[in-house]
Amino acid sequence: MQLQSIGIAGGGAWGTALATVARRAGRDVLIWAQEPETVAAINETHGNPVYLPGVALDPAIEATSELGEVATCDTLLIVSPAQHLRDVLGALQPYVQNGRPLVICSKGIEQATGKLMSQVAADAVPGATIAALSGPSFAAEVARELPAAVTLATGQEELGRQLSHALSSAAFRCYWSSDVVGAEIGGAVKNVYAIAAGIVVGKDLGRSAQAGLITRSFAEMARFGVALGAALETLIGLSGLGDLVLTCGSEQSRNMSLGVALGRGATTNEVLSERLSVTEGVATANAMVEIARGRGIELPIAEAVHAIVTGATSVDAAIGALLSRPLRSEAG
Ligand SMILES: NC(=O)C1=CN([C@@H]2O[C@H](COP(=O)(O)OP(=O)(O)OC[C@H]3O[C@@H](n4cnc5c(N)ncnc54)[C@H](O)[C@@H]3O)[C@@H](O)[C@H]2O)C=CC1
Ligand SMILES: O=C(CO)COP(=O)(O)O
Repeated sequence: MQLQSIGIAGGGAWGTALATVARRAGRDVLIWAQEPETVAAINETHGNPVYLPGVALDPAIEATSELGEVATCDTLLIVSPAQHLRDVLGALQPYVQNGRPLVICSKGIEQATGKLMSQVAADAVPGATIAALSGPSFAAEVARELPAAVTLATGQEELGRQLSHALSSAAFRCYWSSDVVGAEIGGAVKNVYAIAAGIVVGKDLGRSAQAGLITRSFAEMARFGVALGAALETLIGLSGLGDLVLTCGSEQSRNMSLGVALGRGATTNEVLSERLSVTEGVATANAMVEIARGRGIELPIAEAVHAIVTGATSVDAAIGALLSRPLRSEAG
């Protein structure tokens, strides 16, 4: 399959960082951005000062305000916030040509439907060839060409291999996988647990508490993911455990930094109203607990995060409730 040109739908931090990735891998790159000023900045000053400040882009990276133009590329990377993915793909759908891979790079679960991004994509672009790119990768680091390794999942193994080669370069390694659901679930739910880890840091509960929280969060990720059809092998890989470790350990994560602020006494609205960038874990916590309750999956940490971010409970009450749960077998 011809994979020379890469169209990127989304001019935020990650879409822009992925443009640098694709360019370094030798691809021709066109970004669609929603804001005319982002398009102008990429084309005229070769930067994205709003979403990815301080990064000089290769002048060969171009941007457009016409969504249909990116659909002429050999492969499309879809990098909108999760809750806007359906609208972006709906607008793109008339232009998508049969067989062109859609690589979903957004991390989240759709709040209104409880669907994973690949399921939303299948609704919005029926018959599309869908892949997911997920894993521990901060846009600002990737754009600076610091090393990162991610999972590229698609049901068609040969396509996974080709896409991985088309996007990889010295500092960006794509490992292919056939488990799209697993790759997506890890990337979506780690955002919820990063908020929890941030709360632990914001409340100064200590490193032991942080390590315990991350480990029990992984147990929840595995329980939830396997129930939804993910392979455990995927969840212990880059897109699951890998991204959990990254975002639960660095305040560079928007989700973790929200948690830190909550732990220090701020409200969700106070934090989010100050931000242009997306904090996916808030909506995904809601979707996750709805799914879990419907299926009888026990997720005490995700439930606590959801209750805190919606203001249904206080941080102290949620921590107290988690610490007073009955003791149980670790394997259970
Ligand atoms: N920033 C990062 O390091 C990484 C982000 N991601 C994922 O990529 C996705 C996009 O995140 P970022 O690029 O960081 O976004 P961002 O926070 O840098 O920028 C927000 C983006 O949302 C767009 N937007 C706002 N309202 C919109 C609407 N109504 N319809 C369509 N687009 C709208 C803006 O144009 C902008 O591109 C998220 O799902 C995120 O979890 C994944 C890996 C790394
Ligand atoms: O997904 C990410 C890194 O892999 C980015 O995390 P945040 O959205 O929490 O900043």
